[in-house]
Amino acid sequence: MRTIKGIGVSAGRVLGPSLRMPPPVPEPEADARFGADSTVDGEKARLKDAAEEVRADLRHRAETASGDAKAVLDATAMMATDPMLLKAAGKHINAGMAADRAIWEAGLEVAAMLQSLGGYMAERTQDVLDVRARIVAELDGLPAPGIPASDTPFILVAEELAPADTATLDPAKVIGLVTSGGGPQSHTAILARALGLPAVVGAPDADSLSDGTELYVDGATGTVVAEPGASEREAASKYASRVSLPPFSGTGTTSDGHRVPLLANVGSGKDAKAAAAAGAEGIGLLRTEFCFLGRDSEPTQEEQVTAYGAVFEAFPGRKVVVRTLDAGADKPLPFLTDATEPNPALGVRGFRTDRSSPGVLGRQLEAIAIAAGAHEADVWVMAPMISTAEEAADFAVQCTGAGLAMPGVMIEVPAAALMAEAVLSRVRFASLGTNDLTQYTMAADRQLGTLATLNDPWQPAVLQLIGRTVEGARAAETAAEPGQATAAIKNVGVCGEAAADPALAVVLTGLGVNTLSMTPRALASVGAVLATVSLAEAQDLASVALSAHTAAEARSAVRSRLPVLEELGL
Ligand SMILES: C=C(OP(=O)(O)O)C(=O)O
Ligand SMILES: [Mg+2]
Repeated sequence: MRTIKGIGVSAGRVLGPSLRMPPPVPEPEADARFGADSTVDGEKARLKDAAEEVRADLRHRAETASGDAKAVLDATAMMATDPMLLKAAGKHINAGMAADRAIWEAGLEVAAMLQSLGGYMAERTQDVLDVRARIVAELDGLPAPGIPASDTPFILVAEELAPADTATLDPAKVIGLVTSGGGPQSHTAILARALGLPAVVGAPDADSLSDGTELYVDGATGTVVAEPGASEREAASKYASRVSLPPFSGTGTTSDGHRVPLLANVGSGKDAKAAAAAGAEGIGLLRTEFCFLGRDSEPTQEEQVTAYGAVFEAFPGRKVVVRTLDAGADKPLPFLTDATEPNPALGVRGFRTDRSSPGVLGRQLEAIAIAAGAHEADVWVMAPMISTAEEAADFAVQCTGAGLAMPGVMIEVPAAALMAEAVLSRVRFASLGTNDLTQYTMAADRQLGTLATLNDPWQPAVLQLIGRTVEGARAAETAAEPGQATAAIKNVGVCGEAAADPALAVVLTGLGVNTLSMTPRALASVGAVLATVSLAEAQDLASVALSAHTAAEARSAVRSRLPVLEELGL
């Protein structure tokens, strides 16, 4: 028995054999030529065989997969023997290039061509690059890249998952995740929460785990045990037979009726439909850059109107908060951001790109207004990475110019939290982006697994800034319209990953946050836990968390006062 510690990012306790994610396939030598022992025809035959092998393997995996993973595997299988791809590689082989390098070059050419066609074709770019890596692996006798294939369920062990791995992760096969890298805001963590998979990230010792080792994963405490004993087995079986959570009722409230609307974070119309089906009361964060990731040119007005309209359509009469393009750092958009910046997280990102690329924001606001006009949703608009009251005012003016009546800002820079009263006096609402607020408060890159313990929204410094933002908003309410009988409420929401942690959601409610927005998967657990505490109890728990000296103390002090978490296996 060996215990490995990491950071629990998605609750649940499971047992299963480990299977490692293979390393990325290395690029074949640039000048690789086939030797005297091969011929043009021989090399082409080798390539054809490898491509057919890859196709058969993907087909087999598609047969046993489900949902999105199945569709992606089917599409990729077809791409493996695509005549255009093999023909392009054949041309390089005619010139003496070795098969592995030839398919590498051909994949790049076909991907660039698809990209230039835009639309559906451009979306296939990733499939071509994936298939190219698989064929190279087959030719060079390397393990196939991506999520490993297995006929039986396993716990996936990796350094970190990339967004592209999401598509082929089949939750019927992968029952838990352990990564040596990544933090609470990493792609692995976000994916695990979206799929409801127990997950531990930032566990450096996981790199030493070999395939087939039996593992116990506790995604709430961040514990991984290799060759577990009786107590772990009992904990896992207790978890497996836990009371299952009822679906979210569609109304977020404390036990004494204090309303906290529970909203969803989405990146597309498809996500929005799923969020509506999960009972979300609206959308608290539409990450518009997710509609256009990988694009190297600005989307047209028509493309934007269609993308946003698809989200509005899912929530007639409900609130939908659209965030304007948040390009930069972890979400590069080649048409807006400068890839050569030495320190992109502190660079020209989010609202700041309005200075470097004027016009893009204005055109986006116009597209949002047109889409809003065509649907019934109650559309609010917010800008990311606002640091000052001037920036907030500038954004509000641009929104008004576009006919958008509800301008707001994301509070994710400590300066904006500290100056919340001034910032909120310029706009109608704020949404706390706790992922970035934590990274900037703790000066810890959210993408670095080695800094994961700093990058924790339970850090009391982050909680203090959240409290300060709420106070600033309340002060801005009374300052804004002194002559009015009732001040216009300045809604303060949270749309970072913190809102998806049921214990932290209670603390945020106690701190005075008005709405919580999260991955739809978390609605049921957050809704269930919130419904067991009164507002006064939530306020008490908020003071417990605020007075802790460390993140670990804050988390465990609050968790120990919420026994419902244990009962629900959270
Ligand atoms: C919600 C947030 O935005 P993103 O994760 O897209 O940066 C955040 O920073 O908390
Ligand atoms: Mg952010």
